[in-house]
Amino acid sequence: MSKKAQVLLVGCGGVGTIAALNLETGGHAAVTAVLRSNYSRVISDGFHIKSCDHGDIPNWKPSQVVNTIPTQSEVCFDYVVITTKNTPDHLPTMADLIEPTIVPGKTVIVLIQNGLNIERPFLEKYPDNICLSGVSLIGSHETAPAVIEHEDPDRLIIGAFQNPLLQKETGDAIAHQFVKMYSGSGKTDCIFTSDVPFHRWQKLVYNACLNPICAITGLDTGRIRLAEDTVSTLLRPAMQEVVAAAKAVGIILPSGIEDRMINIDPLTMYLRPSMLEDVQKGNLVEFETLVGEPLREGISRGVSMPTLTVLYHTLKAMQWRLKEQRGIIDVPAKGEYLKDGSK
Ligand SMILES: NC(=O)C1=CN([C@@H]2O[C@H](COP(=O)(O)OP(=O)(O)OC[C@H]3O[C@@H](n4cnc5c(N)ncnc54)[C@H](OP(=O)(O)O)[C@@H]3O)[C@@H](O)[C@H]2O)C=CC1
Ligand SMILES: CC(C)(CO)C(=O)C(=O)O
Repeated sequence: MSKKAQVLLVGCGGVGTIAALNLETGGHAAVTAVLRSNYSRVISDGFHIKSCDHGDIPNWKPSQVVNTIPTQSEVCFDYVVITTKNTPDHLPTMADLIEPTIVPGKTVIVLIQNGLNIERPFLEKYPDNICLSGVSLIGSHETAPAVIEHEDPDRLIIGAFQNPLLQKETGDAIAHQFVKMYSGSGKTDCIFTSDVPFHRWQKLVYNACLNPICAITGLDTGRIRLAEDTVSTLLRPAMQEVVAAAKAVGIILPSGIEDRMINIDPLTMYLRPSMLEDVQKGNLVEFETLVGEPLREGISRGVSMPTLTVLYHTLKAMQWRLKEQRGIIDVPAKGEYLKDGSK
């Protein structure tokens, strides 16, 4: 890796900014970051990063900061790294947005996002491109525009999503290159996996259950553990349903995984999952990829998933509320006649 790889990174929030920092400080990559709401703040003052891995860094900027996706005739990127929230129920999709920059059969697409089946829209649209999976175990949030508070160390598991048109070895080799590039700074723990589905399902035991329960109740993970019988009546049953769905798909998760995930962070860290942050910021939530997809996988194979079903439909209603708040959907005014003539 002599010449720096050109990386386009879309979504500089909690996860994306630390990913950009790791890639830049590693010395093997030059990052062009596509920003949206924090663009003008970053252009003037840079990011203020408070990181448990990197320390306190005021005024930090990646190599380039832009506010639109560049076209492939402007710059030819080796990698497009996506670290946005994943909300396929809100168009346009990210697979459509990155089209101007993708060179068929060349650009490597890297999804550092939670959830299941997230690669499908990319493999459908770019069948000849390698798509990498990044399962991130970080705790990092944008607490004010361009202020990143990173309190739980960055651990990233990289592998290639299975692409039926490409050899597994080709994807694995590119995944190894990405691990080397991401780990260059020595300040992060980034490892390769040849078993992407296992790691995605294992992380879902946490994300499909704790993220929605915290988002719906407004409680952090420590308070969920303190609150009466919430773990035994809600959290553990939901986790058991995810483990059963994984088994139906052919993935055997380690026994005791539910307890490991419940206790994965110290209780008094009072960790706030990303979905809780989103609801409190009025952002849309990732309910389809975190809850909807594992639910559909399980239900279609005959697994009984009553807890996850209720969580899913509650989140769906919350998403509708969030869309109304953001002006994404129109709601008839009070007393207004509806199209069918009723009020
Ligand atoms: N935060 C965490 O600790 C963890 C998060 N994850 C996962 O990582 C992924 C990223 O999460 P997180 O970092 O928390 O997300 P954030 O909400 O902190 O950041 C997402 C960023 O993407 C930007 N964005 C969204 N759409 C676009 C677009 N079209 N163009 C440019 N920028 C865009 C947002 O901008 P804007 O401000 O304009 O909306 C925001 O800056 C998610 O899948 C999450 O589940 C995984 C592990 C831990
Ligand atoms: C589990 C956790 C908290 C960090 O890895 C996460 O994935 C999230 O906040 O969505």
